[in-house]
Amino acid sequence: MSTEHETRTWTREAVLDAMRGRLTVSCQAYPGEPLRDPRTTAQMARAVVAGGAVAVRAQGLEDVAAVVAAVDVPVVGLWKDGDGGVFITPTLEHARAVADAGAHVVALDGTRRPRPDGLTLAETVARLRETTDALVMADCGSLDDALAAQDAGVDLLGTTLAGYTGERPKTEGPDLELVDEVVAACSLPVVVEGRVHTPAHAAEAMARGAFSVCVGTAITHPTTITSWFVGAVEPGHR
Ligand SMILES: CC(=O)N[C@H](C=O)[C@@H](O)[C@H](O)[C@H](O)COP(=O)(O)O
Repeated sequence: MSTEHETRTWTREAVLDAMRGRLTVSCQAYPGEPLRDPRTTAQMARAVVAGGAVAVRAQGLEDVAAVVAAVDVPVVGLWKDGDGGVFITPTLEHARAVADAGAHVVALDGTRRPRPDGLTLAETVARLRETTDALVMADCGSLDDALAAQDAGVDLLGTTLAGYTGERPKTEGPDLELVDEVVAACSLPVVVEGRVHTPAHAAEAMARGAFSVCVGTAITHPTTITSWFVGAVEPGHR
């Protein structure tokens, strides 16, 4: 895809300034899905930026590069490998590749679980910083994850994995109890992400001290949104 804007250099401070107090949107389609195409992801990114998103989160190296080329906002990149255990940018190699694809923020697994390459999160962050200025966002599943990730030297904490690691219940909306705990105990910016399904959820997250709110499914995953409506129209539908 051709670059449709002047490629801008985002300093770390400019990325944080852009995200502070505003909406990030995650544009992801999953393997085998009809919208799974980097060009489609880039178009989706342009659509959400037109609606006011100030940062875009994207998954996969091709999608990250396509989104960086398509929009003039910071891109939070990740590389999902597998779907169980540590799968969000699980190793240093994955993280370096995401940064090389142009991500301004590298989102990675920020849990305390062993990483497939045997590095600690602190080692991963330190070695990543040797080759990139990209910010590092730790996708956490609990308060203990967030505290450990903060000690490991990341720049941003995300509640992304709350409800997906066994440490927290999978709440109907965002895990606001965890948001309260992390905001109270940590000094780093907290991105509230995961099951933010309504504008009211997003407002509540901001009221509780979120640095930014990241919405994925409710804005960019029409298959799931459709299923919500199908469930309402046909209550017995499975
Ligand atoms: C747990 C996991 O794999 N989360 C992923 C992380 O990138 C995505 O599948 C989510 O869509 C994203 O976090 C946004 O959350 P929601 O789609 O709930 O608004």
